[in-house]
Amino acid sequence: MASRYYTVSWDQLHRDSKALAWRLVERGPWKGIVAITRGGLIPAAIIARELDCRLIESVSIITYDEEKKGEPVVAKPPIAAGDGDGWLVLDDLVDTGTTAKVVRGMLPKAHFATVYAKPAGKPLVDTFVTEVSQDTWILFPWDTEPQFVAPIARSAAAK
Ligand SMILES: O=P(O)(O)OC[C@H]1O[C@H](OP(=O)(O)OP(=O)(O)O)[C@H](O)[C@@H]1O
Ligand SMILES: O=c1[nH]c(=O)c2nc[nH]c2[nH]1
Ligand SMILES: [Mg+2]
Repeated sequence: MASRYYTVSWDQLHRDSKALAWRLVERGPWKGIVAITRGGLIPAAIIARELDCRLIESVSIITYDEEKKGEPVVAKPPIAAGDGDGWLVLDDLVDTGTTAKVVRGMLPKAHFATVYAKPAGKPLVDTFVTEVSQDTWILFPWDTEPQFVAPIARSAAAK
């Protein structure tokens, strides 16, 4: 279990993905984008729009069941991207780097970018925007919904 949570809203995700696009536009042009499903799909859509890129491939890697990490399973390889030369690979985040390692093995020449990064996975990423600590779990807007929370004074009194 993570010891803290970092909640990302749709608005923040859009802004952070655009910030990543600003960094990536200088590194292009790109032949196409490989989105790591599922988490990379929405950042990839936002960034593809900003980079004016219409060729999108996907690679499907299943590493986590909610917060529980397992062995990575490749459910779909990124066939159209060859060895990755000239391609941009996008994911929502890098945590331990397990997923990134598998994708780098398949696309050794690609540029690998994520919106968020944790320290253990950071060395595997070429470009990212925001770093959070290793014990932080990032809560994405597609995994959450607004709900009632108790006033701080009341939840502090319960401790
Ligand atoms: O650096 P790692 O420790 O490998 O963790 C990062 C990966 O974990 C999550 O994917 P997940 O396996 O939950 O699948 P999903 O994208 O389909 O939700 C996330 O989207 C990254 O792809
Ligand atoms: O939603 C998520 N948040 C995270 O911090 C994380 N790390 C690995 N996989 C993750 N998925
Ligand atoms: Mg993922």
